[in-house]
Amino acid sequence: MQRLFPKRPDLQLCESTMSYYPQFLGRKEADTLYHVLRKNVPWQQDSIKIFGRDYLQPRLTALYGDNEKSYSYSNITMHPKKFIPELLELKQNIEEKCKTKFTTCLLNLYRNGKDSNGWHADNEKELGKEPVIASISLGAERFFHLKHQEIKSERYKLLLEHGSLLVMGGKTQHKWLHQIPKTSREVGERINLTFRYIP
Ligand SMILES: O=C(O)CCC(=O)C(=O)O
Ligand SMILES: [Fe+2]
Repeated sequence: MQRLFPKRPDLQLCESTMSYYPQFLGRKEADTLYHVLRKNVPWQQDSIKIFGRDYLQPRLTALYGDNEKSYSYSNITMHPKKFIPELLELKQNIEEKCKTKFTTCLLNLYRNGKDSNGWHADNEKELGKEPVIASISLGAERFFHLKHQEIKSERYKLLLEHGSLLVMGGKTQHKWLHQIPKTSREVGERINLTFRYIP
């Protein structure tokens, strides 16, 4: 798997529009946000059904939104909580950067290297065609893997740093899969926020 070394925001993958901003948030801002979210978000661990059996998700999650629309994936339906001021401010900041609106934020808490997020695309119907998804990383650095759904040689990994912003758009969710794999390295907690538009 080839490592992406993003010198410019645009990652230049085929059939994908993706940009990476390593220091989107300043160090202090990122530290503060991490601690606020770690402490104040009602983190929950849901079960997912795989081939008819229930498994606990290997991470904790939460959902915030500015509408009442629920969000479903992997047989889980999540109901959004009202945005807290810190998340609203971040949302506005990212909307300016991406020049697009978001309604919803899905949060993930990876407690250690055993927590993960398996291969998937964020292609649920309610996200629409060619969705823009903006992803903020806080805390421990973890690798983000990408693979093209048809072209087997197209596989990459990107280290997601504390305070970074990754923006996925264009055909990314239709042509590629992504994951946060488990790691045997000693890693601390990581929080990820993905902003989405659900009309
Ligand atoms: O934790 C990450 O960086 C990715 C999260 C993700 O892909 C998702 O929640 O859909
Ligand atoms: Fe995803």
